[in-house]
Amino acid sequence: MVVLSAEQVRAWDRFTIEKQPIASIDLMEKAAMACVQWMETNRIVNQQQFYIFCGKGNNGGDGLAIARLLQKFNRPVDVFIFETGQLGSPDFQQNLHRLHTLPVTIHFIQENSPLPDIPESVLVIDALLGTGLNRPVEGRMAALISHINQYPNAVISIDLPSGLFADQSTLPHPCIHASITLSFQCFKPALLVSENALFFGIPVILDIGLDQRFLNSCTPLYEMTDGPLAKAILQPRLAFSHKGKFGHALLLAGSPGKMGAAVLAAKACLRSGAGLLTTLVPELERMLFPTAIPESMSILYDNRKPEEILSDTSIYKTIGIGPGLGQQPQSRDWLHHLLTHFRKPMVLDADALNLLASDVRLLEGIPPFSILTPHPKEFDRLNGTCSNDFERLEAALRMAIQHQVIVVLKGHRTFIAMPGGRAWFNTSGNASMAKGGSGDVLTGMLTGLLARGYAPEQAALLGVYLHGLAGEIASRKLGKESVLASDIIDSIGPAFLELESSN
Ligand SMILES: NC(=O)C1=CN([C@@H]2O[C@H](COP(=O)(O)OP(=O)(O)OC[C@H]3O[C@@H](n4cnc5c(N)ncnc54)[C@H](O)[C@@H]3O)[C@@H](O)[C@H]2O)[C@@H](O)CC1
Ligand SMILES: Nc1ncnc2c1ncn2[C@@H]1O[C@H](COP(=O)(O)OP(=O)(O)O)[C@@H](O)[C@H]1O
Ligand SMILES: [K+]
Repeated sequence: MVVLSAEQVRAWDRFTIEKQPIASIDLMEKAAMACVQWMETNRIVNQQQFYIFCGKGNNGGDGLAIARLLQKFNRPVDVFIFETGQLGSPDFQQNLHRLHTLPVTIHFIQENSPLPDIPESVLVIDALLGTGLNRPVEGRMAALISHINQYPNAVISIDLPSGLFADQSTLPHPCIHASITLSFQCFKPALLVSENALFFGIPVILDIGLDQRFLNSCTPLYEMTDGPLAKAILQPRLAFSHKGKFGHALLLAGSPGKMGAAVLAAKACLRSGAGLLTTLVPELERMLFPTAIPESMSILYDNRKPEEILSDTSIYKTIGIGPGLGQQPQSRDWLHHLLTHFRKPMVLDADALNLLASDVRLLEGIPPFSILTPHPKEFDRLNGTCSNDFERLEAALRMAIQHQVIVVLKGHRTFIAMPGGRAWFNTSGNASMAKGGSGDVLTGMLTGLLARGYAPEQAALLGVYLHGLAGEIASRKLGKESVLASDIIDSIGPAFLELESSN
């Protein structure tokens, strides 16, 4: 699925109207029908009374069409039109006309009229402003939005919560707090970033039949991963293969007191298909590590210089560096040593990124097509502080292009920025994964997939998607509160199986 800007969505509407062709008013009808159908399917039309707040643009036109279509459910519908003193858009006016003969109460919110109380039984439909928003909401409209927000009633926003900019930060301006947002045809970036979660609630994308040919000539702002994309990347494990065919990974992770991170990453690496794994283990931890994961070989390291311990890295297909590593001078020396001597794509996470942040010249030395997996704080340390999520997405893409690396900016909708300038939001995963250790598992998986022979961009897309899917599978069994990082590892196999058998 594509993620488009407000301008691109408007162009898609125009393209459909011209090329299908379809009259603009009929497209609005399709949009309203899709909303009402969704409400019917989800039993929202039962036992409710509706207050529909409408602006005078096409978003308000959607609201008026929805008011008419809701008539078949015999529920009381009140429409509140936010009066601007101007004529509404032609489709707004036509829908207002169509409503006049029906038993819908229409109120006009004038400059000085009191704002309506919203009784408990009311479901609010917000059709004040959509993609036509061209300035922050203020004045009377801001007062109406805060008025609606102060009630605990459920709010369904049409297309976008009113006041939300589709493709730039809305903070600190007023915006409707929707419970559900029914948006049309595709995601807009604003529905994918954490800073807007309170505004859009649960986002639902409804197909309103916009003409698919538009996408042949449109470069989407961003894209979204899904099962078919991940499945298309999967490679079979051939019958006559042997461990040497699936790559030897090296892992530099863990430090005294934080060896759990290394164990998690190591297990996840092998569960993702790597043929062989060697882990660099601090001498102090020589007893624990092999017991925790006998499948990994170990190289013990002490205070000697890294080159005295590991002079030849050429046998390794890739290296994963960072989980639980700590930022002591010894870790810095190892990172420096590996960055200097190993020139194939690697995975850098956690303390490897923190060490890079303290010496950004090291960034220049990262092998091209390496995968960096920062969470937002790690990213800001590396890049400099971003004042909002949109700035961070753009900065991640700039970093990917400038340094020719893949930046996996982790979160609920992990953002995968590619060196060529394309970027994906991931769609799998859930809040069960918001627990220490989940990121270590991702590092291990990405390292395993690179070792296994996947090209770096494919490894990033497949790894992030599978990691989320494994989290979902674990939470189906255990519930979202109780999933541990180890449970995500246990579900990597089932995630592969589920992906392989999906349509
Ligand atoms: N044919 C189409 O183009 C379709 C449009 N659709 C709906 O149309 C919407 C877009 O409609 P419009 O382009 O008319 O735009 P909107 O209805 O979102 O808003 C337009 C009006 O709001 C004013 N406005 C902008 N920012 C404001 C602010 N901060 N405070 C107060 N007023 C402000 C504008 O000056 C304009 O008069 C979509 O979000 C969607 O809901 C759907 O019906 C699908 C088909
Ligand atoms: N609410 C969520 N929804 C989906 N995925 C999540 C959520 N919270 C965390 N994750 C995933 O879990 C991982 C957490 O990584 P990170 O923040 O580095 O934590 P850790 O401390 O476990 O290393 C990331 O891959 C992230 O995408
Ligand atoms: K709206």
